[in-house]
Amino acid sequence: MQRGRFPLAELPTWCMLNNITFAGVRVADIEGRGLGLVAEKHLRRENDELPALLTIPKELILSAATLDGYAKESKDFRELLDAAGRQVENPAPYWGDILLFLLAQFILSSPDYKGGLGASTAWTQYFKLLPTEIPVPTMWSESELSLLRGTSLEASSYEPAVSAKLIALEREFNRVRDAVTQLQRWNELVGIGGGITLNDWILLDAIYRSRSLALPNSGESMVPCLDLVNHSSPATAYFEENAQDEAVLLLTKGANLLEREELTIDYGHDKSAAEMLFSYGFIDSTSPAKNIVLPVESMDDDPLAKAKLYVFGSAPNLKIVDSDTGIPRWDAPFVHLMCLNDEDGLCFKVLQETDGSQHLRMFWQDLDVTEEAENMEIIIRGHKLCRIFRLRAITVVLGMIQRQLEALATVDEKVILVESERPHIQQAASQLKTVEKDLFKRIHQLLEHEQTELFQDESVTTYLAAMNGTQQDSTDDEDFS
Ligand SMILES: C[S@@+](CC[C@H](N)C(=O)[O-])C[C@H]1O[C@@H](n2cnc3c(N)ncnc32)[C@H](O)[C@@H]1O
Repeated sequence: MQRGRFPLAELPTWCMLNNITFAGVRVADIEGRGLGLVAEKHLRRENDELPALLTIPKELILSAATLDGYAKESKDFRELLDAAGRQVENPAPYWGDILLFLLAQFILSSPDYKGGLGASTAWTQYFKLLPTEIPVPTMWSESELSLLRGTSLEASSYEPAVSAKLIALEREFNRVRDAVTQLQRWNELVGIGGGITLNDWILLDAIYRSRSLALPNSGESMVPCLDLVNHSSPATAYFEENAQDEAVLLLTKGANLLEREELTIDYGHDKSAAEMLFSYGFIDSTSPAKNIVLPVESMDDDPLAKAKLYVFGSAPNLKIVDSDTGIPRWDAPFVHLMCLNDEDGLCFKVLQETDGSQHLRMFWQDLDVTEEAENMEIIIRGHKLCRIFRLRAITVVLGMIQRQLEALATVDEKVILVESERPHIQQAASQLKTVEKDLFKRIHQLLEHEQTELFQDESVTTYLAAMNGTQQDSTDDEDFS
């Protein structure tokens, strides 16, 4: 289906009709960033008295609450929502519903649409202004995605974040398509002009992911015109909701902008490079936040793996966080649990309650630690083998980092093969690799150092000697390599 077009020159009239006010700022093309907001005159804020630069009425804010309002007003949209919506729980309960709302705007604003649905909303026109290309990885080509190999976004030996997202989007799209077949009118509409495709659905997801922001009262929302403000950290402006529940853009205290200078907000200075790339399609090279999150896989040969995962309760991961001192730290609660076995004193029992219900409980040295699965690192500290446990955990993490570094090195050699790809995508992927490789290398060095020290520890050498003694004829030695 063809996208409708909304020339930028018509935006001021649309804003006037919808009570959106601009004060001292205007929308402009910004080199390399699409549209953005610039100062129309010298703007400076030294005290609290500057009026809002941009004010958007609350009824235009696309949030969970206003979505319900649209569903009440429009019988057609309610029908679509009842059949295909309100089922997606991740990452927000109404994420899928918002995509359905955007899908309805896509259809209503398309030149292929010849009427038949009720009145359009203010969003129908605004939707046509939204970009058709968003540089987030879910919209990259296969060969562009290969540039991410070895990074936390496309970790080769684990479930890759981008592929997992694409699989979820395809599943969701198929579910929506099936649900819509029951609705004669919508079914016809999603089929007009070549129909709505999976790529359209991926675009709608990218639009919302890259343009939604967290408002203090309305929560995760998309706000017309406020979603035109680009990012920098530190930023020159910030947003909030005023006493009338309008969304407003305000100049940051101390900000001093010359005419035509761009206004920016901070999309989240604590977001990692991978998160920025995943959500917005670029990496802020000045951002101080440097951290990496990798999924942790249990050991294939661990008979207790399932029970450990069940009691742990959430998806296990390894988080590496940089610090101002340049010495990164790591945190992987599940790794400490996965390195304990029954011969160390870990066991699982199914307890039956008086009402007949059964619960899996985890015991460490006969103590019920089911609720402490996240804190095993602390719980095992006093144990006489705690250094052995630490050595096992470090060896697991070192192995993970080693694999990432190897994958990153292979990718480096392959980069030449995809020179034909879009330069800004290549640059973003290369930025991610540089940030992550540097952090991986530094944490690897620290862990190797700690591993060497542990190997020299008396309790460790005694333990290993005893192990080797008892298992001399076995090939089953504890492997710390
Ligand atoms: C909320 S929108 C901002 C408006 C957008 N530029 C437009 O044309 O509609 C977020 C998108 O703007 C772009 N963007 C924002 N800040 C940027 C920056 N500092 N560097 C590069 N691109 C940026 C990215 O494409 C991002 O996905």
